[in-house]
Amino acid sequence: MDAFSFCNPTRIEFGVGTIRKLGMELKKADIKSCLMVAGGGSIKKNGVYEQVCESLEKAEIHFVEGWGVQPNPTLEKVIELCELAKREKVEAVLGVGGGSVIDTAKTVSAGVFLQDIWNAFSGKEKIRNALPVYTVLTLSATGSEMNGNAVITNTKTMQKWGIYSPLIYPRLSIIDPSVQSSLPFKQTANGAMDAMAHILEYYFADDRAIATLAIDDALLKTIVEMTDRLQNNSGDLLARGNLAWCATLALNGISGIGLKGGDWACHDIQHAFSALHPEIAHGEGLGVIFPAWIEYMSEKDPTRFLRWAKNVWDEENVSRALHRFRDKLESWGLAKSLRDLGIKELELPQLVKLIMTSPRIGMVSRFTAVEVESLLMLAF
Ligand SMILES: NC(=O)c1ccc[n+]([C@@H]2O[C@H](COP(=O)([O-])OP(=O)(O)OC[C@H]3O[C@@H](n4cnc5c(N)ncnc54)[C@H](O)[C@@H]3O)[C@@H](O)[C@H]2O)c1
Repeated sequence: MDAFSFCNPTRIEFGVGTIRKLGMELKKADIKSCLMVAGGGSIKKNGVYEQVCESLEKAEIHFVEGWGVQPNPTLEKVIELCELAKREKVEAVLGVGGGSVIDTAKTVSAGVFLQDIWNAFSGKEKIRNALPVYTVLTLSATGSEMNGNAVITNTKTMQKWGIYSPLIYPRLSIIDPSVQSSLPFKQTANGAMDAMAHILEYYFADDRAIATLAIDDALLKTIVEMTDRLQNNSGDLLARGNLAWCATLALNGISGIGLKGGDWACHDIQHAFSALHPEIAHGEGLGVIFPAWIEYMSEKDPTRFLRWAKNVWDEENVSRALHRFRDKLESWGLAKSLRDLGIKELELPQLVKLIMTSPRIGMVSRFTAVEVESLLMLAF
């Protein structure tokens, strides 16, 4: 196992009823005001908004509200919320929602200190300062509640790119799994696929991190099991809680220790799908491209995928495991192909071009434009 450095500074408050702790936690940190970042209003329907307001008011935390973050969040919204945060001189940013809201909150926390936050995405400028970030998670998928990443779409350039900074890890994230019972099953399944993809991006990178891979095997199997249970009963709180914790562990550093930083080709490719078609949910796009990537890569080197076939799917043969994986995603109602996602064949050249604007596609196995095209054809 290679040398590694690991630190995760986010504190998690997990469990039913934990949202009430929010206000006091900000108060303890001597924070008197915050910008609450939110999406389209699902938190008003499931009681999360009331719980957040009640907790902040009780602790006498002044808060301003920044609504309207859409799935696949945009730079325009980040800029608008940075202006609001600066005008109101808030001391912290609170994201209440799923990954889109939390990524926006993190980007705003750094954006208030930069002339042009997109420079941090394009690598022209470093994040040197950020307001403290707090989150109340309403959808388990991205792991954003416990990592230093954020992904934002620049609608002018059509680029959906990410940042990483140790400064934007949330100080505290509250995960109350009961608030996720209001999710349609499709969103739950998209989230499960996203969490599996985070693990798989690391999983095939190196076979010497045996302890990490054993954790990853267990996480992958548990995600499938819990999602199946939730398909039968969306109110299954035990499954909801375990799926939530798996998704957090899938991208908080633990699942990738000793795995060379992972590959991430599928994520970069999927980001281009959602940049071109904002209606494509991140997890669903990954559910199309990841099986295709495994098929493409395993034709060259099947041995690399044997552990996954055996330990996760109980199959000796990679193509049978891949079949089981695809069947499972289909049974959850996810798209099977780029065509199912609504992508047209004539858009493929534009997609390849967009994908290749990333500095690299794949870390462990670098993809050329021709290989990306072949992969997209396989996924079509
Ligand atoms: N920062 C990271 O580490 C990271 C990792 C992976 C993906 N991402 C990014 O995160 C975004 C996706 O986030 P996501 O998958 O969490 O989805 P999301 O935040 O886009 O939310 C999807 C939908 O679910 C709704 N929703 C959320 N919680 C709900 C609830 N409890 N009940 C009913 N509806 C609810 C939202 O309103 C929204 O319409 C993408 O932009 C993706 O690129 C970030």
